[in-house]
Amino acid sequence: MACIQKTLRGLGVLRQLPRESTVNQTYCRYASSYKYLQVDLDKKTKVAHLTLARKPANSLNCDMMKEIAMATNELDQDRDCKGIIINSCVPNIFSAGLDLTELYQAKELFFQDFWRSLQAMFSTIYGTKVVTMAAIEGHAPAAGCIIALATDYRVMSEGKFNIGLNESMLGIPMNFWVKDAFIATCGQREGERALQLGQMFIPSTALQIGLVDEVVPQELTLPTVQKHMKQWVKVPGGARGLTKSLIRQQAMDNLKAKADEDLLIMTRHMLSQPIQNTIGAYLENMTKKSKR
Ligand SMILES: CC/C=C\C/C=C\C/C=C\C/C=C/C(=O)SCCNC(=O)CCNC(=O)[C@H](O)C(C)(C)COP(=O)(O)OP(=O)(O)OC[C@H]1O[C@@H](n2cnc3c(N)ncnc32)[C@H](O)[C@@H]1OP(=O)(O)O
Repeated sequence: MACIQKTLRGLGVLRQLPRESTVNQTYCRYASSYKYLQVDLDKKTKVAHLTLARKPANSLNCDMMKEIAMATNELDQDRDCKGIIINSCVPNIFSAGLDLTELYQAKELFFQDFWRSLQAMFSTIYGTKVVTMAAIEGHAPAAGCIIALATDYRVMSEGKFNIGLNESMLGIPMNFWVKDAFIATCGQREGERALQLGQMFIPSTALQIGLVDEVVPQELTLPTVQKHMKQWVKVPGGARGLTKSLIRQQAMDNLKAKADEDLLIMTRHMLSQPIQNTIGAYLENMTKKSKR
């Protein structure tokens, strides 16, 4: 939609996006366009599957976030698309969040591109008028949770999985638009508690606090999302889309207006030595853990 493109351009990202909408795209075009995603649009049901496909953990590097924003934007403009289901092809992991290897010892210019790509990924999913749903078949920490929060409906698998925003446990303060999205979904009280504590939730607790809408056995996760999607796309798109915009526009406007400020603050925090040390130690632990 023009509104998303305006916001993205305002954010100074996705300059490579075409200005004009590209209609009549085919299955093939989507399927072959991306390195870290599989995108399949079923023109009959008008539902697309955007599958995160960056093994081993779908950690979000800068290019992958750009791809997610681009694919969502393309689908948003495609008259044959009414709904997008985001899922993962990595067993038991929806997304491990931001790629910490790219954040560690990042140069300032690179970090700026990285952060703008995160802002763009979020605002493109959050701002699309198309119905969006997440099939969370495994862990969804931090930015993995942020992707899910940007959608309209979330179904998570039962199991020993975690979802939540653990940033404060990493020694990093929350930023405003992630906080706003969490509070819009779970409410002020849960936000105050969960975000200060950097809490991660098992699926049943995530359901209790409203972070996800449904918890089902893993093999039923995608079919359940597909069932809901079928219902949602039956609602007249114009009215539903405008209603969604009405609800989300304020948050979109805030992000657009304060994107540069967010970038400045996050650059200062993230590239500071204490936070770099924390990320370094965290990475070392992960490497040790996976060698065990
Ligand atoms: C940094 C915070 C920034 C800002 C905060 C401010 C504002 C908020 C805005 C954005 C916030 C977003 C922040 C983030 O997303 S930070 C990343 C947070 N992610 C995590 O803490 C999760 C880390 N990973 C895990 O806990 C586990 O990997 C997981 C539970 C997902 C899966 O466990 P499993 O045992 O199945 O696999 P592993 O052996 O642990 O991992 C496989 C493989 O993948 C590598 N890996 C995992 N996560 C990451 C990652 N986030 N970045 C890079 N690489 C990752 C892991 O090292 C293994 O690699 P290998 O040894 O090569 O097999």
